[in-house]
Amino acid sequence: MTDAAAEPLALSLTAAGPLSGTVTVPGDKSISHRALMFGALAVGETRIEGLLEGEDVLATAAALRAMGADVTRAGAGSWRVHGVGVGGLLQPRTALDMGNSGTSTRLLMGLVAAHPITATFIGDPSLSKRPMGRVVEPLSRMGASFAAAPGNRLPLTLTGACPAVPIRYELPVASAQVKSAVLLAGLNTPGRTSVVERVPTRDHSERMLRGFGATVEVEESAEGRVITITGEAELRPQTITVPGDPSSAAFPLVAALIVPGSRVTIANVGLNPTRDGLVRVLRDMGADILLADERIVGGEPVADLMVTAGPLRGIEVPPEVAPSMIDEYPALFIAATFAEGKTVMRGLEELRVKESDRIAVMAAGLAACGVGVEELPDGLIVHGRGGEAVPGGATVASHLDHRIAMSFAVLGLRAAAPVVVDDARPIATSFPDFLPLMRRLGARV
Ligand SMILES: O=C(O)C1=C[C@@H](OP(=O)(O)O)[C@@H](O)[C@H](O)C1
Ligand SMILES: C=C(OP(=O)(O)O)C(=O)O
Repeated sequence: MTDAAAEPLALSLTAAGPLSGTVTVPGDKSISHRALMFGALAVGETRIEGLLEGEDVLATAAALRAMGADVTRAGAGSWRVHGVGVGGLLQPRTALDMGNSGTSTRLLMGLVAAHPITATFIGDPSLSKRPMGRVVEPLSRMGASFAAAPGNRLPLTLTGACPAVPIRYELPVASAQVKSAVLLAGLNTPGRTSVVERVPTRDHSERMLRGFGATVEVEESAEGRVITITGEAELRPQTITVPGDPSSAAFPLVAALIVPGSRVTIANVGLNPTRDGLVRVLRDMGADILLADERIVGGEPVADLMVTAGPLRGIEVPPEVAPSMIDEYPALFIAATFAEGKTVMRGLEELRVKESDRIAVMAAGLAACGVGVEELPDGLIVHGRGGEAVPGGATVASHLDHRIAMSFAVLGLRAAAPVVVDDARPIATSFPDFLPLMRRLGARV
């Protein structure tokens, strides 16, 4: 976890020339959380290769251990989980510290909700501001009970129901975390639990639950996708290879596009169609991104991205793509800064409830660096500078948000005067090797 007592770590990146080389980004965060959780519910040994060893995923591992699973590290990215079986989670003796991680919190709440146990969830100041009502609501309908800080925030104590009651739940927000929380509760609930999503969100839970042997049906209906899990499932242990995280790849990708003369290959990037929005949008903006060696890794489409710097043009980004690149918008805002003309990005209200209010924080930081921006209730308009560097010369607050810290670090690569990120420690939540990787491409730290 980001240690509040330790000193903040200021960071500034610069580029003396083009970026070049081949790098591999760390394992996908969403898939890593799920591999640990489903392994913890299977009886027998699940083997995971390429697990993201970032603080968020380590928080999930620690919580699963506290509830009785045997979770061990066999080597770099190589983990073993001996699960307790669906229904077998034990009551944790102390509060579960979720650190900075919304995914850990909401998905584990789903698991606890259908077990006869009580667990308290705590987190850092960023996570403690984030809305949990969106999972409290459906899980209450399933029979779980809650005591939470005002506004359904952490600290939050959840007592599960056993048996829980199956529901059919229409997602009021496009959220894979809420969808997954309900499906995970449904795993140990007699009968069929359904979630209806109007807009498709990342489908890693559905794919991986099937791989573990659960019955998950997906049907398209007039209301949207209906995902149904048949409860009291038995999960079989799996061997999982985690593909590289497209949300992490976004940073070296945008860096390569905006530093003139750069040619960079980012190997092994997950391109699940519910996650590949950034690549599609950047290509619409004229970005030169080639996909090489397209293949399937661990049941997910993967490719190497070959990126060449070049001009970008501002566009209106269709709001429907938002769920397929929700965590990549801060990086897209940086790319839009160097486009010709304005880029309009809307339908992004969810960005306001991430680790920080990513619309407000990015707008303020970009303005401080001399970029023309217009903040909208649900998005941002960036007035691109064409090929021209930004003035920079500002210190930007990262607000305990890894993606804000990495976005402004990348902006510094094309700034006339340094862009300083006040505290880079949050980067360790999702991308512990960000700085060595950027150095390898030629950035100066
Ligand atoms: O399910 C997941 O693994 C995630 C879903 C998204 O959150 P929401 O479900 O809140 O949109 C995303 O922002 C988060 O980083 C990871
Ligand atoms: C929103 C994010 O993660 P989480 O919700 O798990 O904190 C993120 O990684 O950008």
